[in-house]
Amino acid sequence: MSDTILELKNAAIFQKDSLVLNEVNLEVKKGEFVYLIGKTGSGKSSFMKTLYGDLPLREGTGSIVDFDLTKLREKKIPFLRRKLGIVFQDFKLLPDRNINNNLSFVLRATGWKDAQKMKLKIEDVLGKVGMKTKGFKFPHQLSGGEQQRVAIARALLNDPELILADEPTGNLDPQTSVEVMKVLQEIHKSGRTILMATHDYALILKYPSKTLKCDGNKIFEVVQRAV
Ligand SMILES: Nc1ncnc2c1ncn2[C@@H]1O[C@H](COP(=O)(O)OP(=O)(O)OP(=O)(O)O)[C@@H](O)[C@H]1O
Repeated sequence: MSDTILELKNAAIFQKDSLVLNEVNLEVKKGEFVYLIGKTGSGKSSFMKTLYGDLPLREGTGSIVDFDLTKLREKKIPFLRRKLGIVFQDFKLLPDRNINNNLSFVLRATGWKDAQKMKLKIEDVLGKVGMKTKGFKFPHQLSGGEQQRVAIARALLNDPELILADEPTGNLDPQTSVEVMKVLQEIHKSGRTILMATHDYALILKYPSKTLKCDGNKIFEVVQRAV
């Protein structure tokens, strides 16, 4: 089995008729932690959206967790998303139910039926993000950092092959950002592959890793200088 999780060749990404990124060639291998950086409007979110099937790939080729992005039909998108863990800047927890029920909602929606297995899985993922005792709380009873940890737990529910995190620390203060980043680092150390879009250069310096940059309609790898 190939250890390539994501590969794009000569891909172009559009928002409506405007070209956002062109000649995108990149590969992410199993077990890597990759940052995606770039100024506001440079195309990070458009790139992420293409990867989880929210924007069609109209030019070039692309494969992600064994799905062909050029042939991705609407009805296949839920199956792609089950193999991805997606984390957003604004957490996207359901406000009308507690954390346990936020997580069981996702499990049921993705085909889980056995109540005991669901309970164990929820305990497992909440444990991984240090939130095991908070399952009874509602989202509004948690801090931003805690909500993001729950969102990361939710992303882990179906053992994703790749975690896509789009500015996961964008709404958090610097100290909370480091705490959330530590959780992502732990998850990475346990063998997961992570692609994280970020503006937060302080985090990149603290946790250096392979870095791709969006600039001038291109994506290229940048070499980090030691500080
Ligand atoms: N829904 C949309 N319709 C049309 N154009 C869009 C849409 N979303 C984004 N764009 C345009 O696509 C370009 C890239 O935007 P994108 O959101 O991907 O950038 P970004 O790097 O993620 O920015 P930020 O860091 O602010 O989130 C911008 O010029 C933006 O105006």
